[in-house]
Amino acid sequence: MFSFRNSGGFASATLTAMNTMIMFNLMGVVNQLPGALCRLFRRAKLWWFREVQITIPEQGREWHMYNRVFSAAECYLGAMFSDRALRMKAGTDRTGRSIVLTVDDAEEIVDEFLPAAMEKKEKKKAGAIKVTWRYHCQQIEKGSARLWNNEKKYYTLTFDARHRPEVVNEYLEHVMETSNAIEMRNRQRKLYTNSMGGGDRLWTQVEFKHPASFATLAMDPKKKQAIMDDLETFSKSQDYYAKIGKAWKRGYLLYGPPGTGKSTMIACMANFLDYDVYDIELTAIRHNTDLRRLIVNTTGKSIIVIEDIDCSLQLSGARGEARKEKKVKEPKEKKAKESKEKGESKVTLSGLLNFIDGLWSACGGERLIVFTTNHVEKLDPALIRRGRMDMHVELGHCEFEAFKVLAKNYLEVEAHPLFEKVRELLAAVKISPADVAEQLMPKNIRAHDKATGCLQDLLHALQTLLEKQSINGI
Ligand SMILES: Nc1ncnc2c1ncn2[C@@H]1O[C@H](COP(=O)(O)OP(=O)(O)OP(=O)(O)O)[C@@H](O)[C@H]1O
Ligand SMILES: [Mg+2]
Repeated sequence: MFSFRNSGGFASATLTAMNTMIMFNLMGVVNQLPGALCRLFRRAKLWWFREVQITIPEQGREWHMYNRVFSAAECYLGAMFSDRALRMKAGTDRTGRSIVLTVDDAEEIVDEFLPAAMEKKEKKKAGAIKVTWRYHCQQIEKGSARLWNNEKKYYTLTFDARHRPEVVNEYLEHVMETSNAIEMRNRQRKLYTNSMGGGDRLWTQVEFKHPASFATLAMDPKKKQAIMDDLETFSKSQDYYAKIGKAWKRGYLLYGPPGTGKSTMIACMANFLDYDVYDIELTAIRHNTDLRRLIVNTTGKSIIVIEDIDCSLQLSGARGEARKEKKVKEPKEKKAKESKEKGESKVTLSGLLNFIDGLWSACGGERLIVFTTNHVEKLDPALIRRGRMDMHVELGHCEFEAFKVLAKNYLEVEAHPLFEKVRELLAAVKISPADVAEQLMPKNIRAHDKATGCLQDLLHALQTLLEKQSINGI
């Protein structure tokens, strides 16, 4: 059979021509050739080296859709090769704030990977599989209806034909997974709420930017570590939940007096797990079906929060009735009662229980449900039983260990001669971390020794509180 490679002089002439072309290619000369010549060279190269080429256009199959593989390739190459590629393009991300580097036109990138299916020995022998990425941007004549602009952008991925299964089945999957992970890391987290009158939209969203972290949360260090461990275990237990047949969600009940850090802890959790937050205002929901609609429209990797659950609705049956008769109402309770009386909300306890463990609450997966309350004793036991609210976390008055965290945050001091006196008084006085934090805020920016001044203020406040509490017999 006739074959170019075995045809003597002609073959060697072709070989020489190809080698010359490769040399030119290496020198970057081919990139400078006119478009048609450049394409001809690449086709010849594919044929000569038995290469396969996959084209990844920017535009998806539907004219109005973006091709996810194209954006994944853009993200992957930008992240993996921004320190190696010689020509890059700088732009901003969707928020317009962070700089994103992408590979420039005419830049060729060689990536390597080891397919998982290969035996270890084989891998050693064969080495890594090489693939070549290239970005193309062609100017198109005006008037083409199928194009968004006058440029046709696409990537080509070229590799040896022998590695087709590995590249198609594994490498492209790896590119998609890596880019998803990068996007997840860089994404802007959102705070959603149902109470801001977002028109037809169920949820109104704003960017979630809360600086709280577990490092700055003042509470017993062992308790804090246990919560962090629990959260981490939860976030890595997808397979386990699937194995035991449970929806991948976890309920947290945070309870304690005002100003002890319940809302702050929710922000810490969201930052720790990199989750979005859905803050549900129950009094703004008219019916159980509306609550269901809201829940179905939440996404995974999120925390669904209902603050002050005891005041949001009259959920505690007989105890709720008793509360109605109290003459003096706390402001939160009063507000909730007023909205209830106006007939604004008809969400019931059973509606709420369905929200926690109903079938539809499992949609999406990986969700925390967090309730907060100042009065845990007023809640219906059915609402907070284990299995619904898996973790009950009490946030209490400020103790010395918690104070030390606050002193470090606010004053940048880890030890001070006045600490001993603070320790003594904190053991005798009930004060919230919010009140301690208030005393530790520097009041005079020009003061020479801010720490001593603030600690003296705190001691004075503690002393006054001690006297008040001993008069009232607290
Ligand atoms: N444990 C804490 N660690 C660090 N800061 C705290 C802590 N508790 C309270 N603070 C500070 O006090 C402020 C009020 O705290 P937060 O809103 O979290 O209290 P809360 O328990 O949610 O109160 P409420 O029951 O009234 O809703 C916070 O902005 C934070 O600065
Ligand atoms: Mg709060």
